[in-house]
Amino acid sequence: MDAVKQSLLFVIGVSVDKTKTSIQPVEWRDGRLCLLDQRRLPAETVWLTFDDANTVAHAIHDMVVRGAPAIGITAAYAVVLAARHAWNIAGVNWKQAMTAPIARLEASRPTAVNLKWALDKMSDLYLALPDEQAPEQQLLELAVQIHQSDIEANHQMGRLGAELIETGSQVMTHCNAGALATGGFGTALGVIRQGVAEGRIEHVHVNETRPWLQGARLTAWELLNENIACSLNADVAAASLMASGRISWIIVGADRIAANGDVANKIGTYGLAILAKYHRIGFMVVAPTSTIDWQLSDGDLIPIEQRSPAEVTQLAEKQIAPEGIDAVNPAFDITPASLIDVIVTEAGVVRQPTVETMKALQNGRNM
Ligand SMILES: CSC[C@H]1O[C@H](OP(=O)(O)O)[C@H](O)[C@@H]1O
Repeated sequence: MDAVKQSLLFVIGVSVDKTKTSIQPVEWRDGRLCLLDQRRLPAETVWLTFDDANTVAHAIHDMVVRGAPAIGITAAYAVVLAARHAWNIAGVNWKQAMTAPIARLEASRPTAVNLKWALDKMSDLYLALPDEQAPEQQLLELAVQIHQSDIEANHQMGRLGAELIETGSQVMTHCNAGALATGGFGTALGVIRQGVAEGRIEHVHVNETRPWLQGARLTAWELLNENIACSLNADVAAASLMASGRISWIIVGADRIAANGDVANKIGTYGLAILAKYHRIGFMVVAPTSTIDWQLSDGDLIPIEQRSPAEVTQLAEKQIAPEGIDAVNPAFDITPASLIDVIVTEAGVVRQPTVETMKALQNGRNM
């Protein structure tokens, strides 16, 4: 069945192909948005249901759902909820009621550009729709298409990235760039899933990724659920693991990539890239082209989210540092393109990213 027909079936059925991916953290069920509450994993699997865009904005900020593509997909479905509400309260004047919820969604987290990318696509569509027609179905079709395209991009990146990994490799990953951070299958974990399936990867080293512990709580959960050989390590153990000579690649996701190839990703990524360069270990960034911000010339311009100090001074909501201590909690850092060996996208692989090699990717995609 060709992709177009397949995608139409998804749109009519308002569902996403579950046969091609693993867990999906975002689902549209019976006209409502359902989010797997990632704050409660791995101990509890709890789904929250939403029918209001403003509440979804709070859920994104509170990291019920997180990961650049996943929050973009979530925001796209939230625009559908906003349009339904706007039509119900304002009828033919519904567009006037769309600006505020979309602004709240965009402000929910500042670093991942996929959020703005998805909202801009949804806004372009809603602004073009007729005032006198209920907008929900057409907006839902686009949200489902954004979701399905992300999953397909992840499978393509999995194939392209896995090809670069020699048989029998051990790799390290940071944070969670898995099915839980995307529409499904994952970006960095998509390459790892494909690499394991092809017998190229024999072991995955999972950095715990303080303070929010996406590695310990989410990546470890995803890999164990699929019987992928892995081990968890404290972030501070990464350097000596690299020094052991066992690791061939560091494979991570991204939240925003500047036009010169600089990468914003989870805090700690920059240090891993320096260590990888020192130990002559490959450094791979895996991200869909929706993560590339062609409007930003370099990484210094990427806004870095500062989260609550309590995420550092507490663990599982238990105070671990002295009361009154201040804490800094940048959620991301910037890895210069010079420290990155490859950026894998669904449009192709950029080796030794620079303004020029990134431009070649852009031209090849006519973005
Ligand atoms: C596939 S994007 C995943 C990306 O997002 C994560 O950040 P957060 O958990 O705060 O949303 C992390 O930077 C991952 O690499």
